[in-house]
This record gives sequence, C-alpha cells and structure tokens, in this order.
Amino acid sequence: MSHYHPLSEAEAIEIARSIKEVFPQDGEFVCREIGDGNLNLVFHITQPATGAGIIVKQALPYVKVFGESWPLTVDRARIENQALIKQGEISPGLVPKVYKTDTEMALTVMEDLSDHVIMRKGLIEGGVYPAFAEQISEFAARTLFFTSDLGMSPQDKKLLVQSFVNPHMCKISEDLIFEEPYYDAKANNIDEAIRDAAEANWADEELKLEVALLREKFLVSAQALLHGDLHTGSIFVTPESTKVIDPEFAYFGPMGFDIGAILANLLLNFAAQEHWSADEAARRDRRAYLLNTVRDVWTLFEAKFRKLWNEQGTDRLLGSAAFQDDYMRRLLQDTVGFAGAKTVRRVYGFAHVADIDSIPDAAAKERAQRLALAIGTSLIKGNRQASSIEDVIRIATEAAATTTAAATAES
Ligand SMILES: Nc1ncnc2c1ncn2[C@@H]1O[C@H](COP(=O)(O)OP(=O)(O)O)[C@@H](O)[C@H]1O
Ligand SMILES: CSC[C@H]1O[C@H](OP(=O)(O)O)[C@H](O)[C@@H]1O
Repeated sequence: MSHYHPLSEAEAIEIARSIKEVFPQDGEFVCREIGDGNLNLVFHITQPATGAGIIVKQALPYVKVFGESWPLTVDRARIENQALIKQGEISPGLVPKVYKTDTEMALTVMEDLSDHVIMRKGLIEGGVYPAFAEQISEFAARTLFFTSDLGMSPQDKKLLVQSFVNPHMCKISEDLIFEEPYYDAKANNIDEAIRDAAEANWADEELKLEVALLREKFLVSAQALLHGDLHTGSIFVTPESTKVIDPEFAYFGPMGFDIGAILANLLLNFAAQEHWSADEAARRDRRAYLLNTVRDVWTLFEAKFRKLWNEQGTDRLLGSAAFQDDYMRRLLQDTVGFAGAKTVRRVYGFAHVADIDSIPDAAAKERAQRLALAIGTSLIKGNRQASSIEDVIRIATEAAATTTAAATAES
C-alpha cells in the first residue's frame, strides 16, 4: 500500500536533516513552503547557524492552482527527478543537483538556488543577464542533441523513451496550448477587453491549420527528450549563471517546442514593455535587449548543435551537409511555430504570465495583450516560411511599431 501523503513542514525538515552532504552538523532548521508555481509544494529548508539550505519539492495528486477537482498523477515527480538527473549528466552545472528522490512520496530533494532569481521576475524588474543566451543555448543544444537519434543510438533512444512516457502532463499541454485557445473553451481566461481578438482567432482557418500541424508534431514527433515547459518561470538566473528547473512535463517530443518556449517568453516580456518601460526611449532599449537575446539564443543554439553533430554525430549518413541544413531549417520553422503557439496560450488561455497579468494599468495591459497576440499569430502563420531568426525579429519589431503608432494616434 502506498504511504503517499502531503508532507508537513516538520517532515520536510526531517528529510533535509538526513542530507549530510548539505547539513554535516545537526542543529536548528527553519522551513517555509515557497511554491509559487501552478502544481506542486516546494519546501525551502535552511539552517540559520550555517546558512546552508535545501529544497524539498513534492507533487500533489491534483493541480494546486485549481484544486482537488482536477486530479493529476504524482508520477510527474519521478519524471522530473529522472529528467533532472539526465540533464545534469548531459549538461553539467545547468540544472540543480539532486540529492535524494522518493517515488512513492513523489519527492525530489535538490540544491537550493535561492541565490538566483526566477528569470520571469528578473525580467519584469528590468534585469540584464549577459550569460543567459550562452548558457541556455548550451543546455538546449546538449540535452536535445544527446537524447536524439543524432547523438545516441536509435536502439538506446527507444529504451530511454519508455522511461519518459508522460501522457497526463502531455494532455495538459495538448489542451492548454493546442486546443482550448482555438475555441470558446470554458477553461480559457479571457479579459473582456480582448475578447474580440480571441474570437478572431477562433474564426481564423489559416491560423487553425497551422496550429493543427504543430499539434500533430507535438503528438507524434519523438525527436528528443524535451524539458517540456521551458518558460522563464522554469529558469533561475544571475548575471553569471543559468539553472533550469521543473522538467515535470519532460517527454520525447519535437525539439522546437523547447527552444520555442524560451523565445515565446522573451517575446511576452517584450510585449509587456507597454507598461514596464518608463518611456518610449527606455522601451526601445529594453526591447532591443530582448530581441538581441532572442537572436543570440537561436544563433548560439544552432552553432552549438551543428558542432555537436559534426564532431559527435553517431551515424554515417549524418555526414551529409545537405541533410544537416535541411534538419536545421525544419528545426527553425518548428521553433517559430511553437513560439507562436506558446505566446498565444499565455494571453487568454487557462494559465497566463505575470509579465502581462501584473500590469496595473488596464489600457497598457490591453495593448500588451494585443501586441503579444499579433506577434504570436504572425509567428504561427509564418512558421513554414521562416528561413532565419531575423524573421522573428522582424515580426516582433513590426508588431510593436504598429502598436506604438496606434497608441500615438489615440493620444
Ligand atoms: N531548486 C530551487 N531552489 C530555490 N527555489 C526553488 C527551487 N525550485 C523551486 N523553487 C521555488 O519554488 C517555485 C516553484 O517551483 P517550480 O519547480 O516551478 O514548481 P511548479 O512545478 O509548481 O511550477 C519557484 O518559482 C521557486 O521560487
Ligand atoms: C494546469 S498547469 C498550467 C501550466 O502550468 C505549468 O507551468 P508551471 O507549473 O511551471 O507554472 C505549465 O506551463 C502548464 O501549462
């Protein structure tokens, strides 16, 4: 019989006390539940005398933000800790260290990253992260390459796929990203001010065809082991360091879904500058920083991925330069399409982003939402024609110019 139950703070302290690597001496411990995500409990346990800390994360058998009427498998904790361990092996230093796991209790005990900031919060506060593009592109290139048929034997890959079959978490993404935003679903969370824009998407057959094609890739393409939810709320940063957390949506899927998630969340913050920048000049500068980061993430990713392919590719046919070029073109197009889908879902789907939702001024929030939707829908519609990351930069720049011109004309 399972002994699963939600942890009390006292139990979390007892688990922490047993991790001698972090707490070699006994003493007083302090525990706080700090989970601000949609799904899980996160206990932060510290030892004031030494300053050492640790994180105990536990999956609940339901969706935390919704309540017990939305049950959810706690197997996601196993997926999360196995993915963290795998990613740590492939991409050392870019994920938290895992000290202990307990599948029955759905627990992951990991490194305390409280000296970092969650990137979404950091970006909202105007932070600049010079190491981010280099490090996140390293994480994406290595984790995607070495879990694909390009970087491991197809036989070993098929065995690895078995450990990461993740149907319940994939269903959340299928519903929230590829289905509900494209009809009047009950779970959508639509501000009345932009209902007309959501309705326009529901009637847009060209848009829905592209979303259906992206959804098909999400369902059938087992290209590599994805993080599966690589938004800026799943990335801890300092100016020098990047650490990726929270891979409970990990599964074998299309690589562009991960890279697209990073770009989408930079673009959501780009749209949110309608409020967060002090004036027009500050907005221009901040947006230039965000678009340079978008460009750098893709460009560095592509260079690193091609290098791994050329130096560590596992099969003779991979020597075809034409195949590599074709693969990278398709990967860019998938990235553009998934970036668009991940942008649209965060504006009026079930789960939004704080970048836009915490804008206090209604008019600025509406402008940010409409701008994000304009960027997202253009990326989706243009994905199969994309030939360079400059297409993404152009789409965002033109959409922002249109928003600025309309706001100026109104004032
Ligand atoms: N390793 C860690 N170190 C410090 N804080 C963490 C760590 N992991 C999670 N947190 C905190 O807990 C929050 C929620 O964690 P997350 O893994 O995103 O949970 P969920 O799966 O519910 O989204 C993060 O935003 C962060 O504030
Ligand atoms: C019903 S879960 C909604 C949404 O939340 C997850 O993100 P996180 O737990 O990191 O906040 C994921 O993006 C899901 O789509």
